[in-house]
Order: sequence, then structure tokens, then C-alpha cells
Amino acid sequence: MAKRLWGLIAAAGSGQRLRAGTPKQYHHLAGRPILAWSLDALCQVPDIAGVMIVRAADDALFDRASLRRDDRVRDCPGGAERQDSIRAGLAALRDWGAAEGDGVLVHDAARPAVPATDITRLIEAVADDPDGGLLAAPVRDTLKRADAAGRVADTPSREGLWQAMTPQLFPLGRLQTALARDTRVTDESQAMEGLGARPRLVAGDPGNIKYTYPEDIHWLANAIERNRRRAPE
Ligand SMILES: Nc1ccn([C@@H]2O[C@H](COP(=O)(O)OP(=O)(O)OP(=O)(O)O)[C@@H](O)[C@H]2O)c(=O)n1
Ligand SMILES: C[C@](O)(CO)[C@H](O)COP(=O)(O)O
Repeated sequence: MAKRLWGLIAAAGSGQRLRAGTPKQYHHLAGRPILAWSLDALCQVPDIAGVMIVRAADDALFDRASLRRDDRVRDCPGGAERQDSIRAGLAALRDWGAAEGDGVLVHDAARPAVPATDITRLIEAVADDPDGGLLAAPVRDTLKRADAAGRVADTPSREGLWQAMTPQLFPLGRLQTALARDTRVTDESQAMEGLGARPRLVAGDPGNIKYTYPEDIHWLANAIERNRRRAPE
């Protein structure tokens, strides 16, 4: 069977930094839940075999959320940390029939404004690369490291520094092996790097931000509107 491409949406977080009652993946953006935008971003990928939404085990909002429901979308419970949720989602994809050599696009539910064109460029750049790759943006600003007193400790060089985004695209079996190691990682690329992989950085739209703090919703609304204007008629 030809290699297939799957999607995995990390949507099992609790949004602590947002300090809001409702988990941020269910906050509304341009009239729809944040999760609906992120789900549609993966479902619009041509020939995607299926998308696994990884939700909190006790998520009481998921069933009521107005999300795309069809035979290409399934869901499973996540775990305490993001990497536990990714592990759970990968196992659920294997149970669904995904093969070790298939590709998996891992995407944060909290990144609803990823342009479809960026996902296409990521797939074209790394679909056959065993080390995979990720959308990212070169660091634009001078960086400062803070000391305990909130003062500048030093100015690390920003030479060659990028901010990781999602989707990140990796061979499913290799990513499972990478995440089986007992090391704390904050993205799938870091797990793959632990195997010695050197994932490809694919420049993405800086508007593909992660909804982390309350003020981010305004930037995301602008990004959604910009994507809408750019979309082919
Ligand atoms: N145990 C977890 C933690 C996070 N995520 C998901 O990973 C993405 C990025 O994580 P983050 O922005 O940190 O979300 P939260 O963990 O919800 O936010 P916070 O760290 O502020 O609690 C989000 O879509 C979140 O739902 C997940 O699937 N499982
Ligand atoms: C995966 C990620 O969005 C890449 O920048 C980021 O690492 C998620 O981190 P978080 O602390 O779980 O938001």
C-alpha cells in the first residue's frame, strides 16, 4: 500500500496560562471554536487519510462543539503533558490502521490560523524525508535572557534561531520510537532530534501563532481574516 498521510490534533490541554474557565480550544474565533479552525486546516489537506483529535479524557465540551464530523475524523483521550497526548494519538492512529512508514502531521489545536499554503509547502518539502520537518519562523527580534530580578542577564545570539510552530511532519513509527524515550520534550522535533534526526525547517507565516495568552485572540482574528482574503475564490 502506498504511504499515506495522517493528521493528529493536540487538543487535550487545559490552558493554564490563559486563566480562563473554558479550555482555549473551545474559545470562539471569527464565530467558530478554535478547534474547528485547526481541524479544518488538516482536513483540507488533499488525500489526508484521517485526523485524530486528542482531547482531554474528561473533556465535557468536545461532543457539543460544532466540529466537522465525518468518517475521516476520530478522537481519543490525551494525557497529562502534551507529549503524552501525542503518544496517545499516535497509538490511536496505529489502531485505526496507520502504518509505521506513513507520515503524520502533528498540529496544535491552539494554532487555528495556519495557512493551507504553509501546510502544502511543509508536505512538499519533507513528505519523503526520514528526518521530517516543521513549520517555523526565524527569530526577528533581539533576545534577552532574564535574571531572577527581572533584569537582563545577557543577550544570546539570535543567529540561526527559529521559533518552532506546527504542523510538524514525521514518519509515524519513527516518531513513536522517539517519544517512547523517557525525556521531556516540548515538540515532536525535539523528540526526533533525540534520535539524531535533523528535521528540516520550513519557513511559515508568522501569523500562525499559538493561542497562549488572552491578547493573542486579536492577532489570530487578523490572521484568520488575512487567510480568508488570500484563499482562492
Ligand atoms: N496535556 C496536553 C497539553 C497540551 N496539549 C495541546 O498542545 C497544544 C499546545 O499546548 P499549550 O499551548 O501549552 O496548551 P495548554 O497546555 O492548554 O496551555 P497551558 O500550557 O497554558 O496550560 C494545545 O493545543 C493543547 O491543547 C495537549 O494536547 N495535551
Ligand atoms: C509544539 C509547539 O507549539 C512548538 O512551538 C510548542 O512547543 C508547544 O509548547 P506548549 O508549552 O505545549 O504550548
